[in-house]
Amino acid sequence: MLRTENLTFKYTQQLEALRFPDINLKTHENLLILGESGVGKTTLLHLLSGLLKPVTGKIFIQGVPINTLTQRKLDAFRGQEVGLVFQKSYAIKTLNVIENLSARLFFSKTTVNIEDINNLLNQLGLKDCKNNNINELSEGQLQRLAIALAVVHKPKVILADEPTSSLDDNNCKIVMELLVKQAKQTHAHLIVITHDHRVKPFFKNAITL
Ligand SMILES: Nc1ncnc2c1ncn2[C@@H]1O[C@H](COP(=O)(O)OP(=O)(O)OP(=O)(O)O)[C@@H](O)[C@H]1O
Repeated sequence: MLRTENLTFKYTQQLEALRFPDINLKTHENLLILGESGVGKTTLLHLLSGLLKPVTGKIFIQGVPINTLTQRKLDAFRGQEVGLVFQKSYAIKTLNVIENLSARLFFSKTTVNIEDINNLLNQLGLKDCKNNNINELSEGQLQRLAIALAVVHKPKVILADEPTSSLDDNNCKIVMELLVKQAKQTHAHLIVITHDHRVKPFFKNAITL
């Protein structure tokens, strides 16, 4: 369950606050958030992940009101329950693929058995490069590693910011199918924020900011 109420946010320099429509996702529901450049998509994603605090309003994830948590509890909650996918992979360059996944688990204080990790690498087509350094990966492999890093700790929410905008049609389809599949397998909500209308067919629920 993921729910927001009356969310607003204002950057210091802004005259008017950004206002966001309420979100109400039941178990297993995903959401597509569309909108033109500058309407506040990334800001909303940062609010949902707890990286920003709203000026007004509430965010509940699995019943937890995340904007009332102390910074320490929020950091722990985000580490364990949120998976973030950005356009570019945020893998640690000095570690190889499997070490990056281990580091992700370490920081989220989560234990996952090695079979699950191997299955994930298999599904994302990364099995053969699990010992490769990050600079040895192709763009497609980096994109899939970004997904692996976002889901390896089995978060309750997967938040993806423009995951397909730099991809051709075929890779857009591959990445979206992988995200939907991973969310389903881990019973997580998938929320994708984008201006890329090609991803619409992958969602039943969509809102436009
Ligand atoms: N750190 C910041 N300080 C001040 N204003 C900001 C900051 N970040 C974003 N903004 C402003 O807030 C508004 C929303 O920005 P945001 O990045 O959330 O939009 P977006 O819909 O994700 O845009 P894009 O699709 O171009 O990434 C914009 O007007 C932007 O200029």
